[in-house]
Amino acid sequence: MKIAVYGQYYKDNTEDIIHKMITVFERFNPEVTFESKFYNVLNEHNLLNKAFDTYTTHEELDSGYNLLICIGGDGTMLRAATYVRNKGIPILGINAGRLGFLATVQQENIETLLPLIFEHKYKVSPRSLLTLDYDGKAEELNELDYALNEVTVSRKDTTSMITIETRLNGDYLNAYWADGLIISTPTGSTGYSLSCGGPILMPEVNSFVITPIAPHNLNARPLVIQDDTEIELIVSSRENQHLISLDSRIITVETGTVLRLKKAPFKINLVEFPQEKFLVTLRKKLLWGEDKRN
Ligand SMILES: NC(=O)c1ccc[n+]([C@@H]2O[C@H](COP(=O)([O-])OP(=O)(O)OC[C@H]3O[C@@H](n4cnc5c(N)ncnc54)[C@H](O)[C@@H]3O)[C@@H](O)[C@H]2O)c1
Ligand SMILES: Nc1ncnc2c1ncn2[C@@H]1O[C@H](COP(=O)(O)OP(=O)(O)OP(=O)(O)O)[C@@H](O)[C@H]1O
Repeated sequence: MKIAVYGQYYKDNTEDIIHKMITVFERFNPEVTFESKFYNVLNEHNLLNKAFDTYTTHEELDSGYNLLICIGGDGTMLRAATYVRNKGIPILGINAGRLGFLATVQQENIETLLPLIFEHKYKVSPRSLLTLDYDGKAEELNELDYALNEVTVSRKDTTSMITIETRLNGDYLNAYWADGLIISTPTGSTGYSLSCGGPILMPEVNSFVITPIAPHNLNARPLVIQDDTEIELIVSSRENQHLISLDSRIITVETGTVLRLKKAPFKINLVEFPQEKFLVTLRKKLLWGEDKRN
């Protein structure tokens, strides 16, 4: 089995996580490759007992890998997805962060859950993504023009609201008068969209959500649409520019640019164990289970 490991930070709990992971590797003997910067940090702290191969760019990972283990929080998971891209490599997240909604394996469960990978006792949850296109697309987007959570348009250098003219498959929907607009995937529905009053979608439904950020059209509400819809957005503003974010990445575009969004032609596969299914995560991490009446 070929496994890639990805992480961004070294913190107090990294040692314990790496130790537990390596102990499992020693039992099953996979071929393991570490992301080079993370590898160097781990070596600086003497956390690895032998040398491993490393990778630096996404090109060095191919679909021959059976798994990418991501050590971190949700931000690190989103970044890990930029290495996997369309290669179909399942991503398993070990939560070293705070919420870890996408990184479902908790530190204390590494030794029980990680072996299940080698015993093929896991499921893969395919997650849809959004792609963004527009004429004269920024260079940084040509390479990486998709989002696992959401694409957001928002105001820049102004306190005044922006207007977001929105069309679905060419049909006029609305001109949102708001701080911004979120187009969220099912995966992203528990992120920014949720904070703005959007609904939670089950991870594998064929839908996206359009959620306005602080709309001044008081009757504008989050809208669930089919995920084969082509979405067109045009922002107008007092400023000449506005922001677009794709997950954690942000760029600036000229106001009036016609933005075209649609479902990406590939999915990101997240590893799911029976013990850590989405509904369990909802109850645990969004604290639904904390209501004492349950
Ligand atoms: N007001 C908000 O809720 C808000 C604002 C901006 C961005 N975000 C989210 O943060 C993401 C980027 O992450 P970052 O680490 O760069 O920013 P960050 O450091 O501000 O972290 C954002 C928080 O959102 C959580 N989160 C991210 N994706 C999630 C998901 N799919 N389900 C549940 N929770 C999720 C993370 O656990 C973290 O606690 C964006 O894609 C967006 O969804 C949320
Ligand atoms: N490899 C790691 N080892 C130890 N701690 C880590 C590691 N990666 C991340 N963390 C901790 O998690 C924090 C958040 O990580 P990250 O940016 O990946 O997630 P996030 O988007 O903030 O989401 P979350 O709420 O899930 O933490 C970091 O500041 C750090 O404290």
